[in-house]
Amino acid sequence: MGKTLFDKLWDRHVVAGEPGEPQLIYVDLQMLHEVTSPQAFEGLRQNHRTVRHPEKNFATLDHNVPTEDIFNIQDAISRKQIETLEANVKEFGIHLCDLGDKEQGIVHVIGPELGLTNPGMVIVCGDSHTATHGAFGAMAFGIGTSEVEHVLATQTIWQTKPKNMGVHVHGKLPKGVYAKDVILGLIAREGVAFGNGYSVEYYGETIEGLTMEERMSICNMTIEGGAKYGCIKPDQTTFDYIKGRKYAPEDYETAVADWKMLYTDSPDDFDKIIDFDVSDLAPQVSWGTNPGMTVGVTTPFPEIKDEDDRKAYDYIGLKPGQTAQDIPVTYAFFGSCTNGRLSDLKAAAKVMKGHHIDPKVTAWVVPGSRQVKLAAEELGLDKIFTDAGCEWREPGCSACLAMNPDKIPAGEHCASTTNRNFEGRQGVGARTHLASPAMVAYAALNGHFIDIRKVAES
Ligand SMILES: CC(C)[C@H](C(=O)O)[C@@H](O)C(=O)O
Ligand code: SF4
Repeated sequence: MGKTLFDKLWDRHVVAGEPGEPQLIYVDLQMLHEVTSPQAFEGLRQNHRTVRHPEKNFATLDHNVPTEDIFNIQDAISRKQIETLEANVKEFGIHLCDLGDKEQGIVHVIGPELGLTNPGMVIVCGDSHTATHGAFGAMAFGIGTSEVEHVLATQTIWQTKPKNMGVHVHGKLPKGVYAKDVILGLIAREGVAFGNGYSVEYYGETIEGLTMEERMSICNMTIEGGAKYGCIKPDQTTFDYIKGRKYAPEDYETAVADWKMLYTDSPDDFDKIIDFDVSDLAPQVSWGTNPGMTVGVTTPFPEIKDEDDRKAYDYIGLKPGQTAQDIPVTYAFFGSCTNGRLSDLKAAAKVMKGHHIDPKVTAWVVPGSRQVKLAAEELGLDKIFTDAGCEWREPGCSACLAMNPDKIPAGEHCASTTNRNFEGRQGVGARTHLASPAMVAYAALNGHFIDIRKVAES
């Protein structure tokens, strides 16, 4: 019996404990943000403990950051969380990408962007979308605040090893269909719990042909399918992405030689395999209140099967039999750790160029990090967006979860490049429809979703 990529990552990091029981795992990098760290630092103080390896912890501000004027934090709770992290990192000697810093941004955007995220690492963060970093062949997972404290104090964490699942993704992506549609389509078909108890590895020709940013979008949403670990085998695309980044390993060649050992020996080593052919996949749009409530853009919304469906339809104000083209879109949101990277903004800008959004639509473009923002401005994307009638904002999580002032009003339908469409996620009563950046861009122009396979160039 060989080993999967995940087995190899696990075995490299076990410090103590027996197989089959919780084992103590060494953590190479902990990322921190202002929402899930305050009690962890407070716990350290109360127990008179220090941070074991401050240099293996890296903090940023993202969830609460205002995107119009980032220094003008109106909300008292937001301000408290931000100031608390600023004080904590000072006290414990941890690096922080502070408001306005050129490296500040969403935690899962800046890790890869700065070269902190490398293959072979164990990366944790008090945030459920940490599997994003698994796109590099890392074991990356979200943890709770008490675990954040444990990692700060010991640089280790207790974990029970999950089973291994392989998701074999093959076929050529049709025109107008993107990585976001792959993960939405997979969750729509398999449900929001298919990954419970598993670590998921995405593999196959489709995955191999994706850029790192596309791979990140897929791993990012693994948690929406019930698994907290998602990963992809590192390859030349991965190595090229990391090269030259600020925190990339100094001895890059030695690192690459080691990273090349990180692969699944044989698909037979997975406990379970899911086959996903994308050659007929349609652009996806969520109609309901969890990411599994998603259909192809021309597919009628499903009949009501249970109480969950009934509640979802009540909340979202739509009916079975309608399609995404019937959704009256009045807000569009471009951003988040799923689709707030440069390639995502490029895809949206390509659609917007020379056009104007529907007069009923308010559109916010929120880059995932300041580096993304600056790179986009260098390409003139900001101008394309503002000429099209969108608002160009400061980097942060923003309307992905509406902890800052960017909230969608009750009853309004928002076409969104984010990852969660839960009740109230983008504001009390707000109705979220998840889709790819190109789909959201066309929805903003038209005031409803359209079948972009008919108009997209690639
Ligand atoms: C605030 C944070 C704990 C949360 C998460 O864990 O994912 C947030 O990032 C989200 O996307 O809902
Ligand atoms: S962008 Fe959204 S999903 Fe990502 S960390 Fe922020 S709130 Fe969570």
